[in-house]
Amino acid sequence: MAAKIPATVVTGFLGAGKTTLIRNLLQNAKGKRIALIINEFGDLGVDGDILKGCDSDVCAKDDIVELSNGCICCTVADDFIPTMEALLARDPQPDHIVIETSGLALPQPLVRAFNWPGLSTRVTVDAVVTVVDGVAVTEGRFAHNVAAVDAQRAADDGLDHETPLSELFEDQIACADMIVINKTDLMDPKAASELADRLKSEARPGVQVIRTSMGELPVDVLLGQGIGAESDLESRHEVHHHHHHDDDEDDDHHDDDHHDHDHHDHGHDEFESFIVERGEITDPAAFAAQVSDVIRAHDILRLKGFGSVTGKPMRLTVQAVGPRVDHYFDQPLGDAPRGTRLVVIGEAGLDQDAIRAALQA
Ligand SMILES: Nc1nc2c(ncn2[C@@H]2O[C@H](COP(=O)(O)OP(=O)(O)OP(=O)(O)O)[C@@H](O)[C@H]2O)c(=O)[nH]1
Repeated sequence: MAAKIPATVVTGFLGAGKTTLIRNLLQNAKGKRIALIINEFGDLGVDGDILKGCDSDVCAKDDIVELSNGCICCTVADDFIPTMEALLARDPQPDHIVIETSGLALPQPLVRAFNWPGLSTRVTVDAVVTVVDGVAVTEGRFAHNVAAVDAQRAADDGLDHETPLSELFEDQIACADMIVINKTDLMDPKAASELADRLKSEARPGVQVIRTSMGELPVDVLLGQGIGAESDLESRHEVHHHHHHDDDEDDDHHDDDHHDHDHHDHGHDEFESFIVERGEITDPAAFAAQVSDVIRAHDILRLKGFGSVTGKPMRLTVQAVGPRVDHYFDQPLGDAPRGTRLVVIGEAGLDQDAIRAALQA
């Protein structure tokens, strides 16, 4: 019987650098046939477009599958399993499968899906790689008060008083086989090394913590870890609690169906996303400053999209994580309509009308 095809799960909070890391991987994975499954929160397909735009024959458009019917960990049976089966039915089969989860996904239900009868004999989870935004974490954007959270945890096993952000972050750390602290170019080296120590102590024993910028890691470091995470789920405890009364995360961890229902729509009502359209941009730098002001005023977590700039033939990509806004021309617009489309993601309760007006100004 043929060896199982390895699959790497790339997880990490919104904007941590998953797409950047995967693009780097695809550009350097010469000769390996890599199939990619991407799942994005917010409906714009930005990540898929960015990856398809990378002009390398190893990332042919055919090898990229976008799952857009909601969060991958909540639609495992409906979307993920059939997609995997279709990939496995291809001839030739991929050498390796890379799955980019949405920034709000819990990795555990996805890893658990590899134990389903149709998949377990044919694929294995090579490793769960958790990408961390080193800047955001050191600035405390996920656990506003780490010490207070720790004290609460010591006093009380029910973690319901944590923010959805910190819960997700903990789940993503708890499931990791490798933690990549990204964006070290924006960090003081001492802060980066302290964060590495802290995450090592929070992760399962033996988990590698690697520092990088722009997700630049050698392909051999990322792929071929051979962990088989699906047979080691017990150690990847789930801390995420959501707010329905009938669930009990601490009961039988062996019951796959039960757990997949438990995670249905986990905490997604705590986040929201919407799309803002506007006309052409006249001055990219001024627009970036405007976006940054809007983000600060409304506590937006992530904003990204594409636009056109008056008189310019290239597409402008706008990407913001917290208050940091990147903008760059990435590819010719060609016949695409001119104008701007942005997806805005934040915790529930965003003032959509005010944000829309401020971005359209
Ligand atoms: N300075 C700096 N910027 C980075 C680094 N890695 C990624 N970025 C930027 O951060 C932004 C988000 O990066 P992505 O790779 O799209 O992050 P992601 O985790 O895929 O984001 P979502 O899919 O929205 O969750 C982009 O503007 C990247 O260019 C890094 O190491 N340093």
